[in-house]
Amino acid sequence: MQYSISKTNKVLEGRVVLPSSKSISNRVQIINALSNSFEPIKNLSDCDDSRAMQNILFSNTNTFDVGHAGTTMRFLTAYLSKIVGEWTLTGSDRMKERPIGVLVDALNSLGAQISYLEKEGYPPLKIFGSNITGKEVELKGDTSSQYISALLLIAPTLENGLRIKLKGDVVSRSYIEMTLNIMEEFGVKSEFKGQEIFVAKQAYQRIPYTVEGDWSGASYWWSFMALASEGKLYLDGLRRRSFQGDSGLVPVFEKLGAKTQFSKRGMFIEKKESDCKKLVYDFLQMPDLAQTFAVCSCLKGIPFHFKGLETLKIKETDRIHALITELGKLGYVLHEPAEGELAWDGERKEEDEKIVIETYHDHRMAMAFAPVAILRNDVLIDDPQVVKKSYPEFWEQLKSLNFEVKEI
Ligand SMILES: O=C(O)C1=C[C@@H](OP(=O)(O)O)[C@@H](O)[C@H](O)C1
Ligand SMILES: C=C(OP(=O)(O)O)C(=O)O
Repeated sequence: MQYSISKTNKVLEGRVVLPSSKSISNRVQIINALSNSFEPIKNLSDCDDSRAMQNILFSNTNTFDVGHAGTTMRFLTAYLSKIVGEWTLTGSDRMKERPIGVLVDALNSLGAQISYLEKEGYPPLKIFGSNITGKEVELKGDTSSQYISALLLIAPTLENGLRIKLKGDVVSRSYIEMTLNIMEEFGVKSEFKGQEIFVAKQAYQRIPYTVEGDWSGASYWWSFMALASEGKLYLDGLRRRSFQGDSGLVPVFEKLGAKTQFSKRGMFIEKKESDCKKLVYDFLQMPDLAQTFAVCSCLKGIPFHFKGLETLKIKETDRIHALITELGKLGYVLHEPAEGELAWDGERKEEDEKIVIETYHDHRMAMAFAPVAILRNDVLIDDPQVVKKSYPEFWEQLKSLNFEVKEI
């Protein structure tokens, strides 16, 4: 199935209630499970990744399929390794290509019993849950922060607490900080200094929790606004001071042509002129926004040089390859100046005669390209329902802002 999206004018006005954060939802669900808490989680995300976590935590079988959900896979690997029983944890075909060896090695060195059912270093996993007694672990920080968050979430429940020593560069550090901040909201203290994190054994408090809106999902509305001719949108559900690193998008979009005004419950975003000649930015703390900004910059004709994209090749798809290919269809010639970098110098080529944007089972490909509809109505988005991974209401909300979304 494909969607054709169009709008009769370039004015963007209205209100959007943002989806809740899947990253926060999955952390809070694990914390509640670890502390046997039945306190309510308000505004829990209803996206696929969060539902996968919920279904598995409340299931009474021992074989679980996480689908495409990275955090669900990684957090449950750590969680199940300390729950007595024999568990099988698998996922989609793509999940079987996303590495997990660093986390499995770390857990096994602490006393867990995890083995691979197919390819060494990748899901599916066989987990014999038992008591984990180790108290110190060293692991590489340059592949995915989710391995570190997974260890941190179980850390206060281990007999001896946990000291984590990170080796090498640490990617997506903002997500590690998000984990520690959420743990603190549940009463757990930690120390994060340089390359070392320490969490002593302590109890999570059982508290009701309200999940914040999702800054990553919100980014697409800034992109729409930066491309609109005029407009004002009210975004409901975000906090100004957020644990989500993606809240760092505000000053970057200010450069691209969308300004932000904070209010008590949410914020207004408004169109502003941009005189940006080139966008140079390091996305190491906001990896999920690289697609939003790459598409928006090209459509605005603003050349860019992005760094800090080392993790993009092992996400829902190889996002570097996907961006080069799909923006190529629109006539933008992107290149990779070095590992972890992506650039557009302004070079154009003839665009495809019929443009169908492939989404590669990646929700962010669909949502990052949707703002094209502000400028033209002849671009089709393939497999648009991929958005359910993080933002099930995305297309309906677009319709409520007077976009026509037609199934082809
Ligand atoms: O911990 C999290 O909630 C996430 C961490 C990031 O992954 P990496 O640490 O693998 O970059 C991010 O891309 C993902 O969408 C969510
Ligand atoms: C990378 C993402 O998710 P995950 O790694 O949790 O599958 C994402 O949502 O962009």
